[in-house]
Amino acid sequence: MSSPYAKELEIAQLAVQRAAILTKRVFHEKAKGTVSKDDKSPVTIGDFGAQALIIAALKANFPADEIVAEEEAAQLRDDAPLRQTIWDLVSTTQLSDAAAESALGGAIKDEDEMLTMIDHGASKGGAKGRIWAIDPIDGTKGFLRGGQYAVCLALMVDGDVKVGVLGCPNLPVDDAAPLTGSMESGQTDEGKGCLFSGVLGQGATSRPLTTGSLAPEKKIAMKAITDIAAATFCESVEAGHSAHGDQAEIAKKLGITNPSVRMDSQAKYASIARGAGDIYLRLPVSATYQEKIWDHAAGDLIVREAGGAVTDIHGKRLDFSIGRTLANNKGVVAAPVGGHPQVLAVVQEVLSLK
Ligand SMILES: Nc1ncnc2c1ncn2[C@@H]1O[C@H](COP(=O)(O)O)[C@@H](O)[C@H]1OP(=O)(O)O
Ligand SMILES: [Mg+2]
Ligand SMILES: [Mg+2]
Ligand SMILES: [Mg+2]
Repeated sequence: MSSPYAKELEIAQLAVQRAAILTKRVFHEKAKGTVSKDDKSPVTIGDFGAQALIIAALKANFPADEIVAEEEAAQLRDDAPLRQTIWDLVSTTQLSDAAAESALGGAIKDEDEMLTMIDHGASKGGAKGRIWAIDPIDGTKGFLRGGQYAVCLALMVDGDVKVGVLGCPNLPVDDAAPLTGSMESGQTDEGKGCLFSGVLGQGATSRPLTTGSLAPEKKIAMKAITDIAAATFCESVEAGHSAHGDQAEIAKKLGITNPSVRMDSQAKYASIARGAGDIYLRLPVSATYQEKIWDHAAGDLIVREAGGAVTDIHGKRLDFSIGRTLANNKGVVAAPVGGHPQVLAVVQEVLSLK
């Protein structure tokens, strides 16, 4: 008998792999087609195209499942040139392996169906049933500058994350490669591109990102912390996304002297899960911002399955069961299980929560 969620994992990995072909094409071949969303954050033709391709694969294989995805098609409905550019990409992006491509259920028919697919991601989320969370490009700013970004997909069942997949086209294939935040454009793709997965109770893996069928996988595990002062911690590039000042103070109190590694996207979760870094701190900068479930679901599971603990600043597990945002949580503290209590204590001390 196959393991629980074997089919979901297989489809999710192939869908992320196919979407990453599209995002890489956008990066290398095209003007990125950047437009601004209502909240002023950037979105590119890559974000829309990748979301359409992932949702098409999910709809073909799991038609009854709900989907929470970051983007919506409204902007494309009244912008024919933008829509056409995205359709050109979506209609010509396939996995090079015919069996893998056919497992994803075949091509999207036309532009209209593409818009419909994008809008299938409008579920409100919640605590009941099977719900996928998609961030087609997480770290759009990193993507645009040739830094880190991630194609993110997770399956929640009754509010609990069961399967998580992160495609990180700009992370090194080598799990042991030293962590650097800056992998700027102009460098080649050689040795880069990693697909991370986790299934609840089954551990976490990494494998090279390919353009066809899945490459062989390796188990990944966080580094056990023996001396927290020797740890490396990761944080956002954007000072507006997490509190760099508080994070620096926490690191200092923990005796950490290594400079923080700044990178965009859930590549931070993947990097600590594979033991390339140790701690991910995301302390709130604003009293009102609610983290989105698609920015955390896959990374949270992959880190926990690799031997980590992930909580908010109050020490609560991230709660994916209440809608499209993590409305019951503030910030993120991710560290190896053995070191997490010590890190959390200092987080709370610095934020005066105790
Ligand atoms: N004020 C904010 N605080 C925390 N995260 C934010 C904030 N605004 C946007 N984000 C989201 O943080 C994620 C990137 O995190 P990081 O900086 O760690 O790479 C993005 O998904 C981004 O959303 P968006 O996709 O809308 O830009
Ligand atoms: Mg965005
Ligand atoms: Mg995101
Ligand atoms: Mg995004």
